[in-house]
Amino acid sequence: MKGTVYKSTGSWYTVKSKEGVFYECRIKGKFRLKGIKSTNPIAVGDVVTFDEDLSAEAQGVITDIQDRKNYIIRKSVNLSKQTHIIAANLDQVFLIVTLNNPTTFTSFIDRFLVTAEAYHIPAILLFNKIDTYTTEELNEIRYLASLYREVGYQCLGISAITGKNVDQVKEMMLGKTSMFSGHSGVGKSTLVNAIEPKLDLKTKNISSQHLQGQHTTTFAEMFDLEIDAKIIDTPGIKGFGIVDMEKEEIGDYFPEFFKLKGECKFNNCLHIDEPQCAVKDALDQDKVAWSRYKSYVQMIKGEEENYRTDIYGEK
Ligand SMILES: Nc1nc2c(ncn2[C@@H]2O[C@H](COP(=O)(O)OP(=O)(O)OP(=O)(O)O)[C@@H](O)[C@H]2O)c(=O)[nH]1
Ligand SMILES: [Zn+2]
Repeated sequence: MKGTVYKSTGSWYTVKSKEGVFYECRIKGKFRLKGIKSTNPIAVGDVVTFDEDLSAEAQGVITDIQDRKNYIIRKSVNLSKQTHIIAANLDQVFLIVTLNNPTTFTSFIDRFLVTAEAYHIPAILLFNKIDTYTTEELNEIRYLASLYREVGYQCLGISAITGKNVDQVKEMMLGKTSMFSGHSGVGKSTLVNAIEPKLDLKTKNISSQHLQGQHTTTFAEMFDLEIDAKIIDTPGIKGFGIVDMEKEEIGDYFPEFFKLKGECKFNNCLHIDEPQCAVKDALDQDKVAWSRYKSYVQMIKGEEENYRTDIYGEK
């Protein structure tokens, strides 16, 4: 049978069959993944083949895993250098942004978007709490939205509290598996509640504890919503994981830079000190946003650690 993994708790996997029946499954044999040393061979979102265990009720054995279209990972904090696959096969990720309370800096947004690009996961920006902003702040949101739209990202102003534009978010979620990310306090739980009041995600309780430096024993979980949509909740992780990137590839994850790259004199141009650089020319002509370029330079010049750390790590 074929099914999708909704939850994994170490050795057991909850798999929903095509017919909509949940099975508790174990793994048979070893699953080796090309290039990643992972602590978990199968993750939430994986599409698997399993055999029903006829001697037990609603149990099975996973025998095969379908190629993933993408996955997000987390590096273990210890020295083993192992990675943990948080979730697989995401259709999109929503980054919830607030101007203040809490402040979301463009450097954070850009880092997040770069990670999404590297993971090949479409990202959408939701500017939340628009019920609280002054005219001036709303103008700033408009400016940011136009900036990111220009780059190619969908942007939407919402209020999880008043329900403004929440229907549009629901519409974007139809038929897809989504994840919500953003700093603590931007309104992730409130938004998910506005979308599906009956769903009581764990995100909130867990994130209020201090998980720093601790090995979290919480696991990602997938939920079917009443509308035809799925969400993946990652309690205690909240993040989007990390990607190892080489300096040379960071620019490729800024879509507006990538488009210009062919016009740079050097085909390995880092858009920093090189002559006849199309990105710097565009910057001079205000065709590329300074905030984006600044984030890029920070990522390039930053310590290795800076662009390799979990973007959700508080330190
Ligand atoms: N005015 C206003 N307040 C909001 C809105 N969305 C969320 N809030 C408030 O912001 C606070 C934080 O919201 P949460 O939904 O708990 O934020 P979160 O992102 O889930 O936070 P963590 O669980 O810490 O990750 C709560 O007091 C919400 O009531 C909004 O659209 N407008
Ligand atoms: Zn260049």
